[in-house]
Amino acid sequence: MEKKNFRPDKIMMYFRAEWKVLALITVSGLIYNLGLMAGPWFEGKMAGCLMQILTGTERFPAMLRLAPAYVIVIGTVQLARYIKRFYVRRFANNVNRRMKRILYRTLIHKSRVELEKEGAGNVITKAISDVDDCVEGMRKFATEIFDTGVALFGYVCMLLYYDWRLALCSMIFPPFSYIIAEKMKRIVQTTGAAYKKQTGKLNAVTLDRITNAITYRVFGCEKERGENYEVHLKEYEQAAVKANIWNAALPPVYKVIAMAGTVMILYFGSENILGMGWTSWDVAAFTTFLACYAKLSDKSSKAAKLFNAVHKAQVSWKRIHPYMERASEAVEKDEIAAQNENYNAESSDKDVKNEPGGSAVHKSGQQSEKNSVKENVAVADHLTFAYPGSDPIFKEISFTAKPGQIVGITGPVACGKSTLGKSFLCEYPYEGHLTYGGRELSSYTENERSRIIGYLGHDPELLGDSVENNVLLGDDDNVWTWLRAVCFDEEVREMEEKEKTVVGNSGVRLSGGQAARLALARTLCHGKPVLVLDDPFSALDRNTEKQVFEHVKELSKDRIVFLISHRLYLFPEFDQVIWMDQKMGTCSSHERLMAENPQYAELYRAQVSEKDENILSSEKKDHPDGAQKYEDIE
Ligand SMILES: Nc1ncnc2c1ncn2[C@@H]1O[C@H](COP(=O)(O)OP(=O)(O)OP(=O)(O)O)[C@@H](O)[C@H]1O
Repeated sequence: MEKKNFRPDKIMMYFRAEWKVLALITVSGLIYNLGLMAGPWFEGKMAGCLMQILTGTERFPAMLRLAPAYVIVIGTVQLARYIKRFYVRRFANNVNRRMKRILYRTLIHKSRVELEKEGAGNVITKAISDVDDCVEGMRKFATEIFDTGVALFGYVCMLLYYDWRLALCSMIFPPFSYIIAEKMKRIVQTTGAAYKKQTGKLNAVTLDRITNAITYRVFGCEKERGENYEVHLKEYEQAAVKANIWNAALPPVYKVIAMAGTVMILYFGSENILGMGWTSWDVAAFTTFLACYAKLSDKSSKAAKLFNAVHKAQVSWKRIHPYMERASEAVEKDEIAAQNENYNAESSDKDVKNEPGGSAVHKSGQQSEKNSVKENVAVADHLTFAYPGSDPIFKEISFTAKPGQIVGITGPVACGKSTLGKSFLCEYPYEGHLTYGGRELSSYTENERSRIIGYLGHDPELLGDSVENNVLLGDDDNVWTWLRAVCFDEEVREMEEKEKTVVGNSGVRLSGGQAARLALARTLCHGKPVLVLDDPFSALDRNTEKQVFEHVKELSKDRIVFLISHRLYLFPEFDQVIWMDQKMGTCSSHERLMAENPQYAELYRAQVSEKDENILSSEKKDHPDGAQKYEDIE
């Protein structure tokens, strides 16, 4: 769980959340980089000491004191380096995990409409590679701020100490390389972004080829799709080559520019040795100056590389930022909702306390009874829906559904049955009202709404995992309860690996009816107060449909079930029926619709024979609460 005040859309939050790790990096980084300066100092001391021992002005024990100190310092420096590297990695891993977790959660709650619009491939690319690039930039920043920043500062001080004028002249070149790197960043950014875009497109095309492989084969479109794939592959390769060339070619350019100062040092340094320059130098001073400058320019080129990494990270962060913003909004809305809940709880407590004696209990009891009734009711009031840029699919539909009720939705082909079901997901805005618990569904956060609405669409959306995992999704439960509920237990028992049988990508190893029942088992297992089931029995035979329906009914005594179907065979058992036609919706009972709506009556009679009707009515008499109780089966 993220901390409450963590805002996923603020990059500084990720640094702040890792402050302990960053503190360790700072301490170990300073020890390492400042320790690096101590190395040459010790080496000079030891060289001097050796000279003095050879000339007889110093004794050998002096060297015995210096040498172990040198070893200890170098050991400490290397240990600090190891600690720094370890914690920089840990920092990067923690941020990576945190970002991916937030992004994953946001993607999970993204509506199918958005996923389809952006292309699932693109979304996957964003989720994986953008977070990786962004964190890599942050990691390089955390590393180089010490390895480059602190080290550069040390070298600059040394150069200024030896000859400040020559130092200033030669040090013009490294900043010049930064400026070039800054100017060139645009091309690195543009080619990098184009590369990612192509990666996303290629992923989407690959996914499309895999998902629709059979359709393309059956309709002879394989060649055409193959050619289309090749076009995308070629574009991807070109974008990759371009991005990699710019990425790899620029650092050596920065290095050459930064090293140009050596020409100046060779000229003015030799003047210094000859006693004709700004300072008087011996060969050792010249060598030290030149070596320091070489290290400085090398570090400068790393700084330029760091710029590129940070810019790349900025591009990636920009791409994932909308998702992080959405995660922040969700946190905010959830917090406000929690505050409101607390406030309501507190005020109802106050109501109880303020009322004298038993009447307080009575009032509170009445209130909670009222609330609980309102809390669990789904109401549509003049609900109108239109897809963006289109005419309304349906207008002014009104109904009220209470827990325990099953509401059938039916009507002619393409009259908007599925659209009415999908309205509960609030993927698009609607007009009028659609409320649950007295509150507009569209005003709930996505997290809250997903706790209220259970939706099973036409596509079973099965995972390429075992039967058990497809149903439980990692929850600790008995999978057989749910398999039995959808009459799928016996078939699974006959499978070679039983509930551990892997169903293949999107359930390819299952028949249509098996896939539909498995998806229904998952929906029932993760039951929500409102279930919207879009044609869940279309792939089942009538007998199985009847049995599964009885179990759904039995398991949904405290839920509202909206059941969309073309088949009216079970409709007499439903509490309400919404008949949709000509953009209008009539909510009534089966009996009234039979009497008042000739179209409905005709459709029903065309599907159900007189014999069936007799069986149904006798079953209804025998089992007014359902033909066969779920407990009986257990
Ligand atoms: N995403 C969409 N964007 C625009 N129009 C859509 C979209 N989805 C569906 N429609 C249109 O909405 C209308 C109703 O479609 P819907 O799927 O809700 O009908 P239905 O009654 O469930 O159909 P069926 O009987 O075939 O199951 C159709 O004319 C369809 O073209």
